[in-house]
Amino acid sequence: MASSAAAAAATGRAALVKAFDETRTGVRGLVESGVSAVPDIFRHHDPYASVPLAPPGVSIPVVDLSLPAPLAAEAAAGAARQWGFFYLVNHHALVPPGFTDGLLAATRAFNELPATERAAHYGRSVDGGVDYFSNFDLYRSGTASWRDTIEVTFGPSRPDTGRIPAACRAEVVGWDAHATAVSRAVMALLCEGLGLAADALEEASCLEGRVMMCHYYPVCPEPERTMGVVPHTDPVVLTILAQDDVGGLQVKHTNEDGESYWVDAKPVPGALMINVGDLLQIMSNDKYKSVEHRVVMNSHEEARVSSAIFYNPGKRGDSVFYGPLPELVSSENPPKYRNFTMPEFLGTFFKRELASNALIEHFKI
Ligand SMILES: O=C(O)CCC(=O)C(=O)O
Ligand SMILES: [Fe+2]
Repeated sequence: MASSAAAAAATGRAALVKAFDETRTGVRGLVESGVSAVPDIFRHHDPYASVPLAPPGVSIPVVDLSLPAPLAAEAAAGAARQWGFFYLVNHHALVPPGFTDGLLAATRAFNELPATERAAHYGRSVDGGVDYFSNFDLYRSGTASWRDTIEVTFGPSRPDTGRIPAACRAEVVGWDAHATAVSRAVMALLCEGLGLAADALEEASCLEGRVMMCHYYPVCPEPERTMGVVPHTDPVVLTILAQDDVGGLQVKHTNEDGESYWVDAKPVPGALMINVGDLLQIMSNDKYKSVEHRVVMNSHEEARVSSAIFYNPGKRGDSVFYGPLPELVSSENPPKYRNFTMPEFLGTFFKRELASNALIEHFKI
């Protein structure tokens, strides 16, 4: 009896998910249609209960790219070890002033176009590496989240940039180039912090696999009932995130006494957020940490916009293996993970829902 009731509920949910996806206008479309409550498929069971918020005064470290390289490397490595996250400031030699504001404004402009114009772009895994959808894991997660996304895969295959919505095309293409310059600089610091050659990650093709996700978190009628992004770690080497001034990103931090709490990644004008992904934790043999983060809904009457660019190795052949870097392992410091190919790594990620944090465990020895 119970199992047939559960099966009926799952079928009912699947039909609701499909009907939502077929509107082709995302969560923003629900808001435009005037929903006054969060629909069932977006309702998370007590989404904010798991871990307390940080006490006042706890904040994510800052790395100043204008410091002499050894000092910047020390700061980046310290943050990557203890937090897995840091703000990057003074990167203006690499990113024109105001560039990310323009990117975020253009992303907002696309998401606020009339529904029929957005719907023309809606789709998942469309040829050409450019998609617009709500929840990349909509059909395999237990609960959907309150966000819409434009996703562009910049590498290892080049996208058909003509498919990027015109409202944000120039900004998205430009950000790929600027963010990659930032990523090259940050990877060099993180390599130096491990005692590796500055170009070790670049040589391992870690700047070549690039996916940009421009997120739009619509205003929510019941912000306490849903999430923008559920707690997760990023299945990548490195993430670079630009966010607008609304806020909502939180990072899970465990202090020296073993207490964990969520720390607000408050928007800092002109700063980028950088975070270590699962693959860098593995390659560094646990020297650097890939930590959980999430996006909570805000109760402001304002949508939030962010743009994340994810870096992964571009070399994806079946005979190219990734795992702890040989320079970092020894008989005293044995590898904590086995080696794997990128198809195995990404295939494992895409079989799971975002909220399951077992990706790293899967490769642990
Ligand atoms: O929008 C944000 O601040 C974070 C998004 C995120 O964590 C992700 O796309 O992996
Ligand atoms: Fe993330």
